[in-house]
Amino acid sequence: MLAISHIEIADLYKRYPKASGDSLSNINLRIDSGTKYGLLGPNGAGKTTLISILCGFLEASKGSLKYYSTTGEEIIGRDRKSIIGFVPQEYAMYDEMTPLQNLAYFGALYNMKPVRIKQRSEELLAVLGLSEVAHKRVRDFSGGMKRRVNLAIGIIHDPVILFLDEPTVGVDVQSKHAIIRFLNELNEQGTTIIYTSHHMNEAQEFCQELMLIDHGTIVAQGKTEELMKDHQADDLHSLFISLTGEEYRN
Ligand SMILES: Nc1ncnc2c1ncn2[C@@H]1O[C@H](COP(=O)(O)OP(=O)(O)OP(=O)(O)O)[C@@H](O)[C@H]1O
Repeated sequence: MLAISHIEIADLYKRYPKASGDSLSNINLRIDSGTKYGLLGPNGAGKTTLISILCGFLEASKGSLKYYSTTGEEIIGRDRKSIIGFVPQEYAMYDEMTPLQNLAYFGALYNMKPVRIKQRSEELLAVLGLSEVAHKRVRDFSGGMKRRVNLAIGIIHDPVILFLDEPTVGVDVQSKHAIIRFLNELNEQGTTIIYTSHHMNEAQEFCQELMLIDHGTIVAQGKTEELMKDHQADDLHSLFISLTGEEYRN
């Protein structure tokens, strides 16, 4: 398995086809391996766009994205793909299949051996509290259960870097707690975690570092504690409001 040192974005811009303006502009960012990193901002700020570029699902219009190994080489192509896991905001699973069948399907897409898929699926379903429903159709699951299946699918191949777009949206306190605890455990085992969230309490507790974006540009970035101190904010919620304002975003 490749050991990564950091991810670097330089002078990055994104304009969607036919759009009149940039959805991201002048983004510079470095994320060191092992970090729990938050991409935060109001609706429409550009979080999903940025996370999609970081994962390689979306091309930037300008600028660079580079992954570096601990030996200083750039990680590209298939090597890069194999170390990345992505948990999207939408449920990315087959409703008519069970969690085990979904995991078998997505594991096969990563060329995992069936024996390994089975072992890993059982481990993940157990730790995410889904063993009892492993053979039930996902269609009938609650939002919290679907979120946990979504998470298991995103990490079936044991990625070194995990991207999550709002992993705790629309779930109850128990599922939220289980997801965050699990992400913390993954991070303690060495996984770099990059996530977006609208939950400021959760992000304050979870993220060691963060970037706050608004209207596609960086408003603040750095270590969570230091940012709050520098801006004399009691918590992340106050920092967020003081830097992004109170007006509604559509
Ligand atoms: N496929 C697309 N085509 C054109 N414009 C897009 C597309 N996807 C996003 N945008 C625009 O880019 C900007 C950033 O959107 P993005 O979804 O990245 O924001 P976000 O911070 O993830 O928002 P939210 O918190 O609501 O999920 C918005 O103005 C949005 O309308």
